Amino acid sequence: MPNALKKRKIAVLGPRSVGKSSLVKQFIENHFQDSYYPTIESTFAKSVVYKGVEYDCHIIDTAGQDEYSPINAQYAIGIHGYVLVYSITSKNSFNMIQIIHDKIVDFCGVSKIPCVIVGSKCDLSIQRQVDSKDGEQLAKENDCAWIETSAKNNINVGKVFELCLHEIERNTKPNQAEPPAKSCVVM
Ligand SMILES: Nc1nc2c(ncn2[C@@H]2O[C@H](COP(=O)(O)OP(=O)(O)OP(=O)(O)O)[C@@H](O)[C@H]2O)c(=O)[nH]1
Repeated sequence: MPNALKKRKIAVLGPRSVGKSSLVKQFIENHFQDSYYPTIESTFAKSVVYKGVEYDCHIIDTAGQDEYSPINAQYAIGIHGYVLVYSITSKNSFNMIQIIHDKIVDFCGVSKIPCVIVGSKCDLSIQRQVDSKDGEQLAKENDCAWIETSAKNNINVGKVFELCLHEIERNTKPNQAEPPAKSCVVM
């Protein structure tokens, strides 16, 4: 029997066209489309039961970032956890992940964020430019989770959000009832 409903806000960030919207849509709506429509921003809600606890998840699908994109305050304030997506078919997108991660950490003024690094489009292994071990290593260096997914073939899609909930809980102090949503100081 699930316990009380806990609200968790998760932001999905990454470079353009890596499959952020496809991942979120597969998770929320159980479908995949081949056509590409650049995202401005969309928020989705889904109730997820993880380890017997029901979470009311709000997932923010964001516009693709490049190295010059500033971190929008909306993606830092009130966010409990992050999903950072690169495509296994693009080394450039992988190289952006550390940059985006560090921008969030700087913006929030924290040393660490609850985060899952996702290597998307793993069905396109013939076009692979990023080794799994490099993804794993990056996650290890940043003390976060890592997984490869295919929104197209629905591989590991639900697992991404379970890992994110796990990372959020892992970053909650034992005597703290609720994890603090990341916030920042107004100067
Ligand atoms: N083969 C394959 N293609 C994918 C997968 N996920 C996404 N795509 C394709 O990649 C393209 C971009 O996907 P989107 O989900 O729109 O990417 P995005 O990261 O949300 O893009 P932005 O809105 O620009 O940030 C689309 O043509 C998708 O069909 C996948 O798992 N496998």
